[in-house]
This record gives sequence, structure tokens and C-alpha cells, in this order.
Amino acid sequence: MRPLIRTGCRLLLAAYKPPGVEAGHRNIRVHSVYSSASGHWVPPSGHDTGIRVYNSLSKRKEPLILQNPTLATWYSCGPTVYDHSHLGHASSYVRMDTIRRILTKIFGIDVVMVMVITDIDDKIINKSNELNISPLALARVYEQDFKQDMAELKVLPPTVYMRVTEHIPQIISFIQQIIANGHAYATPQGNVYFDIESIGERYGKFTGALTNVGSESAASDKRQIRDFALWKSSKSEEPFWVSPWGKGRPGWHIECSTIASSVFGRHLDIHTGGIDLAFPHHENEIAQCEAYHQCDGWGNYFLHTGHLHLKGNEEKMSKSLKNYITIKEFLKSFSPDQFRMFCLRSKYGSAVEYSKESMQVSISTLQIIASFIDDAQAYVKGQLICEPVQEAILWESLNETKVNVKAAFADDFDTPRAVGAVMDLIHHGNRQLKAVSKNTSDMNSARSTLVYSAIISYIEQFLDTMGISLKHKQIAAEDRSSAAFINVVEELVSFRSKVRNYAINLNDSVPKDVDEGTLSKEERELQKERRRRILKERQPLLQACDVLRQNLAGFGVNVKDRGNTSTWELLDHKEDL
Ligand SMILES: Nc1ncnc2c1ncn2[C@@H]1O[C@H](COP(=O)(O)OP(=O)(O)OP(=O)(O)O)[C@@H](O)[C@H]1O
Ligand SMILES: [Zn+2]
Repeated sequence: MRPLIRTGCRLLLAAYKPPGVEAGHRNIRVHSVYSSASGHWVPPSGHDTGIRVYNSLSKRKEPLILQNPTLATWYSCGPTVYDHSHLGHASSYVRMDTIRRILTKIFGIDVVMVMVITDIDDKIINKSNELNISPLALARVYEQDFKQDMAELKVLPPTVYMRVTEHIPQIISFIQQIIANGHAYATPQGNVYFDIESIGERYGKFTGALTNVGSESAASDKRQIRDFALWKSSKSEEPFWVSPWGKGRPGWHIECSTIASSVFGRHLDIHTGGIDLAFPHHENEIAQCEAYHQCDGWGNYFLHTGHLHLKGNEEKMSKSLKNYITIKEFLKSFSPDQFRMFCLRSKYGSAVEYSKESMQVSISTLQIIASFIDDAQAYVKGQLICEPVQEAILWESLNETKVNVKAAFADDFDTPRAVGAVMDLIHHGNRQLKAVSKNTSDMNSARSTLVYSAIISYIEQFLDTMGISLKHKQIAAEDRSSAAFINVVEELVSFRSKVRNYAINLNDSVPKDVDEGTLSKEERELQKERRRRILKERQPLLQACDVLRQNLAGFGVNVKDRGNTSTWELLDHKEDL
């Protein structure tokens, strides 16, 4: 028989109290919030960051005010770990990761982030039954799998991951306090329910009104259909923990309220999750926290990511609906940077449609950026020759871009607008670089190396903030990353360059078309013969250079010829190979 999970939590029940919280203490000073009297969200007191965010609580953009000017407390709902993560999860966590990076790197706000791992729930139990393994073992496998996927996508790990099964004593204690405060009740069947009526009009922040949505079946032992479970008595064969109400396990929503309160106490700046979590999950989290802390409003800002769905399919990508692409499958064809660019191209709160075509746009965007950086670097190094550039215009464009990007980020983290501003800068920079002069004497004319270096540096910094690294991508692909491989390619490209230059110089010495009138017949024949010989000699060398270039592309090496110089880089997109 499958081993059941048990913890002896009885002893710990009375001891637990979240930091900064006097459990059961009334008249705690209200700092933020959602006033039940007015039914409106009231800005918290604190420090205005100058950023405006769309707050799902007020359903509009609000100034982001933090309790601490340089620190944001952030609770993120995490995954339910019973299967591989899919692109829907990826988009939600990458979009939130981008916001976190913007807060830290652009606005100098450190983030303390707690993320829960839901490692016990109905779906986990069902899957473990199918596979005949313990739910905990199953959860550990997929938790590790999720963390690996996030690392691949360069999502920064939270400050702490916290597992539900490691916080059962705290959860029980939290429920006891809610009962003591008069907002929950236990039934003879060993269940505990939240009493929605006890908080009156305060319920319904996300729905705007009380609804008859119940998460349990109508035939249950609840007082009201819409009351929801804090503790569920366990059926036979299910994992259970011993509690004051008998053997059972926590309901879904209580884990987040308890774990968030156990770290942040009563005050939380930011709470995030996908839009599907707004109701009932976040609604119920708030109800529980308000009931526990005896406060009016918990969690100052709720930010929700829009859903990712497949093109032509209106439903969200979901494990349950079986319309998903796993992150692992996706990464066989595309790179993490390409996915991150895909995420940047829409606002975090909007729904996003996934298709190969939309990925293609992201790939092209990255290629334009990479190619510009490549050309700008070649220009700075003196390998790319241009007409003199209009430096003042470029400086102005760079400064404007910096201002526009920051303004876009301050406006509810508007990443598509920020990317647009950077692409405009690239457009300006490219327009001047493209003016390649045929006249080699321009080589000696003044080059605007400083402004191009500054642009390169800014764009790289921007990409780095977005979690995209063109350099990183170039050495990321497993087999192509070794130092030996890089050295061999360097040698090959340098040898090819010498051969190519030799062939081109032969070309220079090809006699021009023979002027019939100036040469004797013999001289003309000699001249023609010499021309034929040189062309014949040159042809196979240039052909061999072309073949080598094509073959190297097959290994993911992109060789570019610029005049007498050849440069190379590793291709990123595996489908380019
Ligand atoms: N298609 C999607 N698009 C955007 N976010 C999603 C999508 N699917 C899940 N999420 C978000 O991912 C996070 C983790 O979700 P969770 O593990 O609970 O998955 P789930 O919603 O149960 O998945 P599924 O619906 O696939 O069973 C949540 O914040 C959820 O809102
Ligand atoms: Zn949650």
C-alpha cells in the first residue's frame, strides 16, 4: 500500500504566531486599503515610487506606494506540481520576472518574494493514484522539474520557495484563529468552512458582488453553498494530517494566506498570479487574511497576468484541458531569449496568443537587435566603413530612448512600448551605419565611435534588464559552447579570410576588357589568355570559401564578409541551422 503522509503537528498548534501579528488582537491600525465602508480601494500610506500599476482591486492604474522606499514585499502564487509546466505557466512567470527585474534594476527597489509550491491537492492525489506512487514523491519530481524550467527561462528564483506540506501546523493554527475570530466553523464531519456571511459586503472585491459560487458540492455540510473549505477531512487512502477536527488536509486558498502572513505579517505590498486566480482564489485569500488579522484590506496591489492561449483556441492553455505545449518541448525549437522577447511584446495583463508566426516576429526582432550590435561593434572596431555620421542626432536619440523606456516602465510596466522605443533607436543607428562608402579614404575620416559604443552599451543593459543576453545566447547551445570548438572556428574563419583576400586581390589584377585598337593581335591574345587564367585560378578559391561558409552555417556558425574582413557569430535559433 502507498505510504500516507503524516506529521505530528498537534504539539505545535498553539505555539505558532506569524511575525508582527498579535493573533486575535483587535483594533490593529489599518494602513492600506480597501475600505469596506466605501467599497473602494484606498491608497496605502507610504512612499510613492513614481510607478503606476493596474491594481485588480480598484480595476484601474494606481500610484505604487510601498511601505519601504527601497523594498517591495511580494507574494506569488506558485505552481501545483503534478505535471510538466507549460507555456501558459512560462508566460505568467516570465512576465512577472520582467516586472521584478524592472523594479530592481530600473527603479532601485529590492524585492522580497515568497512563492508557494502547492504540493498537496486533488490533482496531485489523482495523478499519484494513476501512477501508483506517493503524492509527495510525485510532487517533489515536478517541483524540481518546474524549477529547472524556470532556470532555463532565466526566471529569477523567489527569495524563498515554501511548500504547503511543510507548513501544516501553521495552517492549522491560522484556521483556529479564524474560527476564534468568528469567521469560520467546523462541522461534525471534520471539515472547516469559511463563513462568508460573517464578513458581509467585504466579500466580492474581484467579482464586485456576492455570487453563489461554491467550490464544494451542494450536498456538503456547509451552512451556505458559497462558503469554502479551510480544512477538508480526508477520505480513506488520502494523505492526511492530524488536526483538532480529525484527520484531514488544508483547503486550497488557506495555504497562501497562511504562508504569506507567516513571512510578511499583516502588510503585503504586491500579490501576483494569473488572472484565473483572481476569483475565487485571491478573493478567498483576502477574506481569510482579513478574518485572521482583523483588518479591512489585505494585500495592497494585486497584479494579474493575462492568459496565454493557442492561436484559434480561446481557452487558456491548461494541463486540465490538455491543450498545452510543455516548456521542455518548446525549448527544443526555440531559445529562452526568444520566448522572453515574445513575452515582452505584449502587456503583462493582456491575453497573449501563441503561434509559430508570433514566435517568428520575436526571432526577427532579436535578429535585428543582434545584427545592429554586430554592425555597430564592427564600426567601432573600424571594420565597417561609413560616411561620417550625424553624431548629435544619435546622442539625442539615445537620450530620448532612455527617457521613453523609463516612462514606459513607470506606466504599468509597458514592455511593448519600451521595446518599441529601443527599436526606434536601432532604426536611427542603422540608417547611418548602412551608408557604406566605397571610398576607402573614408577610413581615415573621423568615426563616431563614442556614440555607437554608448548605444551598444545601453541596448545591452536594456536586454540584460529584460533577462535577455545576446552574448549569453551565443555560447549557450550545449555542443557549440566548448573553448575548443570556438578556437577551431576562429582558426577556420581566419584561414578562409586569407584565402578569400588572396582571391579578391587576384581579381584586381585581372586585365580590363581589351581595347581592340591599342594592342597588336598577339598582345591581345596574350592578354585574353592571362585574364582567363586568373579568373580560372580565382574561381575555385572563392567557391571553396562559399562552400565553407555554408557548411559552417550548418554547424550554427554565421560567417559575415565585410570588404576584406570576415567576422563570425554563433546562430541562436536552432531552426536556422
Ligand atoms: N494558460 C495560462 N496562461 C497564463 N497563466 C497561466 C496559464 N495557466 C496557468 N497559469 C498561471 O500559472 C500559475 C500556476 O498555475 P497552476 O500550477 O495552478 O496551474 P493550473 O492553472 O492548475 O494549470 P492548468 O490549468 O494547466 O491545470 C498560476 O498563476 C496560473 O494562473
Ligand atoms: Zn495563492
